[in-house]
Amino acid sequence: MNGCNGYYALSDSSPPPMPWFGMDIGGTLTKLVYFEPKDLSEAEEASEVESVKSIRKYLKSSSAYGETGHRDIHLQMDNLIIGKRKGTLHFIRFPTSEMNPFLALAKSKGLATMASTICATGGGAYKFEEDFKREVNLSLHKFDELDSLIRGIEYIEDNNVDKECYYFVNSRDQDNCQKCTYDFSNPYPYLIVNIGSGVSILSVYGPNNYKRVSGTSLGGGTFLGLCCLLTSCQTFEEAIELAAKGNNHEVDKLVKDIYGGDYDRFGLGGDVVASSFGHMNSKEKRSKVSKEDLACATLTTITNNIGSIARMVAANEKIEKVVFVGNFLRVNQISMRMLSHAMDYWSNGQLKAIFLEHEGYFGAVGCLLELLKNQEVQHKKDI
Ligand SMILES: Nc1ncnc2c1ncn2[C@@H]1O[C@H](COP(=O)(O)OP(=O)(O)O)[C@@H](O)[C@H]1O
Ligand SMILES: CC(C)(COP(=O)(O)O)[C@@H](O)C(=O)NCCC(=O)O
Repeated sequence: MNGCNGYYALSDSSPPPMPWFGMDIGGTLTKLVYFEPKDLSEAEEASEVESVKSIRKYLKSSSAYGETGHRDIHLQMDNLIIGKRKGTLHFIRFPTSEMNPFLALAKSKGLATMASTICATGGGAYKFEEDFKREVNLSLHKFDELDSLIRGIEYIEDNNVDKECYYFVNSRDQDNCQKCTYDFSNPYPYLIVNIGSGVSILSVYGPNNYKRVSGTSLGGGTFLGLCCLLTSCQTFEEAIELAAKGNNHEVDKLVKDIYGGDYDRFGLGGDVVASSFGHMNSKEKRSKVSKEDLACATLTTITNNIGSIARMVAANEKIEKVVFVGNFLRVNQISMRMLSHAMDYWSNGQLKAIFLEHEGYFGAVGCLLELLKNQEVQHKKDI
């Protein structure tokens, strides 16, 4: 039942009013998933309020919203059943720093007048709670970001079988590197390495059975922040493009720069980075490096550090499957391939690096599922 102010109690077993959203308000990006029903009956369409129609139309009208909002059309999932309804799941993102303009836009589209319920996760669900109430009269249903992340991963994997999970073979070989489908039908136990602004590492042993084992503040936010400082680049995409053209060997000190070759006794090949940014104490070397080299070294430093922590955690936890997610991996095959190589090389082939197509959206999806949890339960009872 919808209570006063159109507030929907999650304990209700009737479906929540449309539109259905899940939102993950992260340290850098806000991820919004929107479920568009495709099975509306004529009666439902006729009774739909104008503001709901207007929001649907607006969201579908374009793949860019204002200067900074984007819909990732390539990730869209059609013919999905959620909460007993059939429809399309849309994936939208914008910088969290643009939350105020987003709320103003939502208000202009009539969100404040709707009997809508928004489930939200991520730190911003707490930080912006008051703003949502004040600007669009919405009370957020808040969910834990790591619970939502796992719920989202498992739901998307189940509903995008043979398309969601992949790994790389010949990850170091530019010409022969291949992306291959990974069969994740028997997942447990696995490690999740969520590379967002910072990094959280979770061991997952079964449905509803996980623990956060580690984390590091040196994450995607660090890469972007340092890259902006060192190269004056303006965007993540630009930082990745620069890195793709650079060479970290001009910046990092390698084992062969110290040993003249391999350090055989402990299996350290000459090309292994011995000291990240280790050449940059030399004035002469500093004068020769390019923006591209600095971006490449920054990406290599952050990626290898995350890989190294993930490997140690996996060994401690005795887990072999390491699933890397988070928007740091967006348009960033360089890091995915580095992580693949690092997992394989440093574990003598024991560890497998796995990646997921919907890389940064799982928290938002998990959150949307929470909104419809009672429907799912009800649905199962009905069957
Ligand atoms: N368009 C983008 N703008 C800013 N950062 C981006 C973008 N695309 C990818 N990233 C990377 O993704 C990271 C954020 O990842 P995400 O999983 O969304 O984390 P969070 O929940 O902390 O916002 C950024 O720190 C950056 O490294
Ligand atoms: C605090 C966070 C969970 C927030 O998540 P994020 O917005 O970065 O995705 C994450 O940044 C994190 O785990 N940081 C690392 C903290 C640490 O273990 O050192």
